[in-house]
Amino acid sequence: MITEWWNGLQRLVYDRPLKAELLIHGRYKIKEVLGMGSYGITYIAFDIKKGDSIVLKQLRKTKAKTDSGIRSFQRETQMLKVLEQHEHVPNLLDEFQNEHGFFIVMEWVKGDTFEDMIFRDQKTYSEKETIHILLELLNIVENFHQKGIIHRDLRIPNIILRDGKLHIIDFGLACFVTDEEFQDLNDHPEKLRMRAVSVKSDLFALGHFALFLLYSSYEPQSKKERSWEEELEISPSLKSILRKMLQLDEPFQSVISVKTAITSMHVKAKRP
Ligand SMILES: Nc1ncnc2c1ncn2[C@@H]1O[C@H](COP(=O)(O)OP(=O)(O)OP(=O)(O)O)[C@@H](O)[C@H]1O
Repeated sequence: MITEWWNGLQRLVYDRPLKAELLIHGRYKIKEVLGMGSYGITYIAFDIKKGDSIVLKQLRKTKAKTDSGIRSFQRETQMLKVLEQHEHVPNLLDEFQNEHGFFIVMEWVKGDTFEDMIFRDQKTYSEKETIHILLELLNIVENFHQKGIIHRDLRIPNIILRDGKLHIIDFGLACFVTDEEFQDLNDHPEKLRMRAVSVKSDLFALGHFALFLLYSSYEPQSKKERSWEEELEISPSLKSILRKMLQLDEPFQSVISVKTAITSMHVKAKRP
């Protein structure tokens, strides 16, 4: 309890965001705070050398003192380097360290996250639209997996739509499928499903992502809470695919097997 209080106080004192208009590294002028995550503070800044707006991510000072904090930042940088020039991932533009700590500079994907679209804009998605988006995401994630990368944080705030094209951000928890040290078998089973160093974690997360989309058009008929399978009016074949993605039934072992299941579902739907 005292430790929590002390950590909270430390964050308040040391993790205050940098002020707007401050020039960092001789070229990045802070414009506004985009978000304050568990490890970093993210800003929109203006690169006066290139004349372009960029995203600047600063490792929280309290996290810069911890191995896990530094590792998360290094991991994000490393993954962005491996995925350099990927059309669905922001480009890493710079990395540096100064009196304010560790920074990475990346392309600003100026679009809307699915969290914005569902909760702020109240956008709704049908089953057909959900499947279409899911398939596009599966193609992107399949490419990460081919490079040996597991994202481990494919949530609605980390998927951005810009000019009709999907982008995936936040590689702070990503790791290589061979990185056994990231596997904490003592984690709670629920956390393990999302964070295990396995392609199944990304499929689990995408299953959840699909549920968010499907729930956007759900209107409760009664106050009684039921399971998603009872509440959502979706086809039995999509239900069965989601059950496998969510590891409620024998899980899919690869993106390709999910894609095959979805494609055969379309074929079935087309038959009279
Ligand atoms: N390259 C980017 N382009 C556009 N927006 C971005 C980019 N990177 C991050 N953001 C946005 O900045 C905000 C902060 O993101 P960030 O990933 O740093 O932390 P978080 O998601 O708030 O927290 P956590 O790291 O704990 O998940 C989010 O709203 C995210 O959508």
